[in-house]
Amino acid sequence: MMSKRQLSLNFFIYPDGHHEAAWRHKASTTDRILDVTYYQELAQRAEAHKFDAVFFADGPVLSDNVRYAQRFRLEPITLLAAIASATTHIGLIATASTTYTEPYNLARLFASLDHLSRGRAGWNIVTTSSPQAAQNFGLPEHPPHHERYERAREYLDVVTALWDSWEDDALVNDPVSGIFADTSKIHAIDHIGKYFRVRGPLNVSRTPQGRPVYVQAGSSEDGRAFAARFAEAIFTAHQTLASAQEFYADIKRQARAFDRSPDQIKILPGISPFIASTQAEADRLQDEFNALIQPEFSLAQLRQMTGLDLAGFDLDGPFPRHLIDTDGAHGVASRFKLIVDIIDREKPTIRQLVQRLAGARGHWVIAGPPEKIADNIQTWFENGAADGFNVMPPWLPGGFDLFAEQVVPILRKRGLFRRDYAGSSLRDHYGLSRPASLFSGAVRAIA
Ligand SMILES: Cc1cc2nc3c(=O)[nH]c(=O)nc-3n(C[C@H](O)[C@H](O)[C@H](O)COP(=O)(O)O)c2cc1C
Repeated sequence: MMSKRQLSLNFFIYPDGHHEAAWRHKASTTDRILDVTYYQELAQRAEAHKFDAVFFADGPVLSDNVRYAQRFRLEPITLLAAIASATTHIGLIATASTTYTEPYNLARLFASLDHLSRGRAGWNIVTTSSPQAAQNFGLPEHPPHHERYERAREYLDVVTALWDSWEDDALVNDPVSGIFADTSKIHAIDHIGKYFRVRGPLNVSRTPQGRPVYVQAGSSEDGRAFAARFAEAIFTAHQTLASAQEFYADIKRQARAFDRSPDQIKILPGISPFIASTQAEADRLQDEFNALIQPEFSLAQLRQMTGLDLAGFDLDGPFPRHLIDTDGAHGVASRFKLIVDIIDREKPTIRQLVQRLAGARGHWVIAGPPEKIADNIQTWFENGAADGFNVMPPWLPGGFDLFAEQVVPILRKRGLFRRDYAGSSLRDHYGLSRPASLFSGAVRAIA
């Protein structure tokens, strides 16, 4: 009998939680955010509750308002290697930018993580939205949005060929014959393109998953087309069921146009839950965190996401919608559009908008008892809006424990989430097939 369609749940770890003021809260763990055992323990909790993966964002810049908020970024692949040694099943997804890295090195890093974790690596592919990043990589300016995606497409062609450059049976490792590898099954990739020239092959054999799972975060028109062509899981931000349903249907339709099975793409919106035994208690908990918001930080975040500088404006006055330039550089990024939609839909004051964004930078923030959270998750899952969620606890570790101990059992009881792992790789957890090598049966090998 076909097993019932099951949710995928990732634990998206921000050092002390996703609420921008979490570091100021009495439950905060900011004193542990450079301690490897802290992250190993968080991942072990996620594994104990049978989550699909832990997920780490990344950005090659220091937020220019670190004065008011914890915005450390440990390099996620390094961190996941340490987590791999302390876990056996939980998937390990790291964000890395196609704009500010080189394909050969990135292919090595993720191949190593997939080998060392016995097949649990996933790569969240981003093109980087922070313009400041260019200053750290010798570029005169941040490449335009469409150019970032053009580079990203070529980038994916290169790393896919590198991860496939050793056929699965290239490794012989026969001390008797003295043959370590069958070089007729190891292939140069000889890539020469607009952005990259890479000969290859990779200097490590094909990994347990063949390639890391391709996750992607970017929901603009370019981002959607990119996701439909390459992504196996998509992290996305939606405030409403209708917006998530439109995105979900569009991606699955575009995937068919690339002759891909829509079931081989998991769409995972972010959800940031404030959980308590009653609605009043949950609202009070959210207010407690929002009371710690510092406008200087929030307005700097808003400026980064919309290009608007609102210093000097009355926080309790209406948001100056007329100042937003929807055609400018920000106009193409999906997060910008999401914020404009909130403003047009809810007509918030400036203070109300920054409170809306404080929870999780524009992701879905929901407060209520466990049953309400589970009901909403089930509604999105069963009504064409999500295949699962990136769970973004407002604070850690308590925010995760509440979700795992109070919401997951309800989802499990409803038959919506696994009781145990059926396999040990990230592809097993997501129900994704292992890709054959592009070179299987190829004629040319390394000269
Ligand atoms: C849900 C989501 C999460 C993202 N996370 C990151 C991240 O961790 N690091 C980063 O540099 N960019 C991140 N981005 C930005 C995009 O990857 C990318 O940089 C792009 O400019 C924005 O994509 P879009 O315009 O196609 O939506 C994220 C975007 C989305 C939609």
